[in-house]
Amino acid sequence: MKYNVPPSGAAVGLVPHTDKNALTILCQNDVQGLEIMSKDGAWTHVVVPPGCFLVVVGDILKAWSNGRMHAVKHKVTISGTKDRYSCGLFTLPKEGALVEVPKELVDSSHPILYKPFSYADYVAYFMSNVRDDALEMYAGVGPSSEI
Ligand SMILES: O=C(O)CCC(=O)C(=O)O
Ligand SMILES: [Fe+2]
Repeated sequence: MKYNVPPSGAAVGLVPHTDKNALTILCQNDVQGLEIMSKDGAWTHVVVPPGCFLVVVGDILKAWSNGRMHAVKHKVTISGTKDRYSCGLFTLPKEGALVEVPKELVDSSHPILYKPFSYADYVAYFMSNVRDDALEMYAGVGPSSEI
């Protein structure tokens, strides 16, 4: 991805989101800009050292791990005088595979949080219902789910 130097001041490069895939590996040039949201809602800049990769848990891994792994909300803000480049490797479930919480991750202190679903169906749902809580609405077990 290329993020051009904003004409003036700072600009939004990428709006806040969680990744919809399983796991993302990011690398970037020396222009920082990624911010992550803590669980209490505060935004923090992530400083990625040169030559390092950043690994981001997506919605699929969150669901598959029965919520043990946190799909962090993140965004990109651009400022300064140099274009920002980033490159992402987005891993996805195999075509047709069901994302299903393994029984080993469910017990009385960890009730099941997600119904089995396919990645393609989830992405299709998200495309027509772009919202922060898409995973909970689509696959969540409980009162907030839609289907
Ligand atoms: O450019 C970045 O560092 C982040 C990109 C990103 O979050 C995404 O493509 O989902
Ligand atoms: Fe992302």
